[in-house]
Amino acid sequence: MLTVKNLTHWYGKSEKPLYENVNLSFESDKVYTIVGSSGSGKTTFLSFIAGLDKPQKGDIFLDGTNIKKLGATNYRKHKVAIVFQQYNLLTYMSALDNIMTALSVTDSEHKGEKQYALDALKNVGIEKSDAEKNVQKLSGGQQQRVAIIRAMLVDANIVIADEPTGNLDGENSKMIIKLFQDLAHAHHKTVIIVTHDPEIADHGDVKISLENCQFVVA
Ligand SMILES: Nc1ncnc2c1ncn2[C@@H]1O[C@H](COP(=O)(O)OP(=O)(O)OP(=O)(O)O)[C@@H](O)[C@H]1O
Repeated sequence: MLTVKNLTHWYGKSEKPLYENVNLSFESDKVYTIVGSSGSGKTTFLSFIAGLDKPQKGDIFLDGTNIKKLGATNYRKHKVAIVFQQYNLLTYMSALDNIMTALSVTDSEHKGEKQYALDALKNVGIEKSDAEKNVQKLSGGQQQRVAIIRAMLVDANIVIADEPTGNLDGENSKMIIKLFQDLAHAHHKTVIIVTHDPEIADHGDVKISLENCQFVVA
């Protein structure tokens, strides 16, 4: 379980904090969607729970341990996987190698990695011939599926996504949300998605709105 305690943040000299005294918990096996107007601080919040940045005040705990104690690098490498709108794949590699690279960083003992990755890609409609092509030759929807499969296969229990369907059409978006649901419900991960897309937001198990500097759980 990921727990946010008394989180308060403001940027620079701004008088009004983005949010004040936020307390929230995120459990495994659930998809959380976070919505809120532009500039309300959604991406900033993700950067805190991803260990990419630190709030002015407050703490984040993973299964009871403050992430400060886990160490930022360890936390980012082993505990969280991040899926961005821009896919964030290594563009000079194939889809398969993007996944293999991530696996060997996080799980060097994994056996039969290549077949495992190929099977996972095939399950989301990416055949071996496409998996072995340079990833830039794949469509946007395919690249996002590769990014999600990568998040699925690394051993991180928390999956964080910032506008993961922002560049995709309706059909691809539906496939992506199914994959996130699968990550939570079949792979027992905690999935936290920031989205502007109301359809994606409604497919979460828990919907959270960031309004007037407060996170409101629907
Ligand atoms: N590094 C920074 N320094 C100063 N202000 C920042 C910084 N990063 C973000 N901000 C400001 O903080 C506010 C929240 O930004 P953030 O990107 O978290 O919002 P958001 O809800 O994700 O917005 P959007 O939906 O448009 O992506 C914005 O007003 C933004 O300009």
